Amino acid sequence: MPEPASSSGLLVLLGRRIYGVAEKLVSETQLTSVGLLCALVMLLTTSGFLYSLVEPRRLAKHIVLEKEIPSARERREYFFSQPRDLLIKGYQRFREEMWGIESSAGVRLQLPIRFLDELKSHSALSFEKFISSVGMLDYTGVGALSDDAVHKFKSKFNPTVGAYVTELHDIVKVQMDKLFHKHEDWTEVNINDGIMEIVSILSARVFTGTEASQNVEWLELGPGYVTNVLVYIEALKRWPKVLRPLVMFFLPQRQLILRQWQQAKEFLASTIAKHKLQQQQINDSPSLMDYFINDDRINLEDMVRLQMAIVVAGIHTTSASLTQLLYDLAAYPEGIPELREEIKHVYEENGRAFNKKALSELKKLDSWMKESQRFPTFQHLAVDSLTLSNGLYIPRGTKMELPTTAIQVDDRLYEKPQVFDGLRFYEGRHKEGSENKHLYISTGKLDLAWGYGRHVCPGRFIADVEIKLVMAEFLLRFYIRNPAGQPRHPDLEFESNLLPDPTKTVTLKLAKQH
Ligand code: HEM
Repeated sequence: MPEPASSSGLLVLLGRRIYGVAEKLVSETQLTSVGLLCALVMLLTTSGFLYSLVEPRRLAKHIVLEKEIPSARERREYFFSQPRDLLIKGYQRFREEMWGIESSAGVRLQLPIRFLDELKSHSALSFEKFISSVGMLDYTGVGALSDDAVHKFKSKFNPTVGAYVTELHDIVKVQMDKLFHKHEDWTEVNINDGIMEIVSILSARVFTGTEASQNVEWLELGPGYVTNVLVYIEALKRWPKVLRPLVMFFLPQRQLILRQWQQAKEFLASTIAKHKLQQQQINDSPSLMDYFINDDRINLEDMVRLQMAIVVAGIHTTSASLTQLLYDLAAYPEGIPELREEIKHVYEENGRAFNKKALSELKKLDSWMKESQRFPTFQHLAVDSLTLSNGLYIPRGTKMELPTTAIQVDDRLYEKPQVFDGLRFYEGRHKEGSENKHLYISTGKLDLAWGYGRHVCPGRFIADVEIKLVMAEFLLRFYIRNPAGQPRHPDLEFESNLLPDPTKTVTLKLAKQH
């Protein structure tokens, strides 16, 4: 069956491993004193914590598996370790109704797809606040991009994406030589770090500038910061909100995060100063950051926040999608010759180079990318109360989601949804009137991987370029397949996150030189 790529994925990236580390960290601190526990019990009963557990529960007409698994704790554990199975069970049973999943953060409301249109741009719902709440912005500095930043991203940066193709292709070629050895015979390789490194360099180039993309410390800082933040969040989450401002001082991750934040500030301060000086002479395409450096409303702290938001929103998502696609190709290698043929043809026809138009001609690759990328999206927080068209009142603070993972395998919407079919969307485009439909970057009710409505992912155009360049170069150089006898690598599942397992390997062999 097709394996979904990672979730929109914004924060919980290292799954169980991090959860385990966090558990250890908390248990090693001195916080479990009787005094604190008593305070905790009192505060739980007087704070809004109980409300958040009870209120969404009342709204959900059904709680999935409530009858089958009587213990709420066990239901939460089920969701923690087998979210996809639970989402599919709930969706198949309650498809048209509002239903709930019990999670460590209370009940998460699952929306039927029919509410999508009325909610897609609703002013009472916020994607930014959802991410800020998941990322514990006040403690970690990690949140979403502000509306203003997203506006600049769409209006200034996105129209220039085509101008990066040649430069990014050169980076991919150099990095591919460095990171993936030219094995003459089939050799088992872990591709995760290599893919993450290439994506980090490409992202640093387009979002921060050429110098950043060549600075090893900077390249490690963003992903390192996010990893520490994840552990810090898991540790903080074990305490009720009102105690967290006190508890944080005892958590070892905090010092690390403060130090990394300071390093990021210093690096950006010097980079911004250089960019300002050279602004008249910059020959290559500006980075996203260049559109912000002359804005007086944005200070250095905002710049660090912006860069960290980009790391969270852009690097892990893109590298997870690439890894998932390579895992799919390794599991279904019979599709590779056709893809390689297409890539070679387009490359040769275009004078042995790629540009934006050439990338758009990689139609079979585009279809494989789309088939490989299925994951949950549309997660929003009600920042104000609202009433749905069916009269249901949603109070402020409710987390609402669309069970996309389950929708993507609904056989009323997709033919044989359980079968991985790399050319599914390529074939679909041959139907009359569908020539330009279901592209990798398309958005719509059947194209939910990038979200839907006002907050649909603005990074999809650059992600499309990066993924196509890396895949084209990879497939021109290598044959790939799974180690003998291994099926498609299963994902790591963790609440609503589905991630490629970074411990898995594939086997590679050098293809004939192109
Ligand atoms: C394959 C890679 C990527 C995937 C799968 C992905 C997926 C998503 C999804 C599902 C959303 C939520 C949309 C909604 O709820 O309606 C989103 C939002 C967003 N993404 Fe991406 N994304 C990817 C790459 C990127 C990149 C490279 C960037 C660049 C920084 C980026 C920046 C953003 C931003 C800024 C938002 C929030 C938009 C807003 O608040 O209006 N994404 N992305």
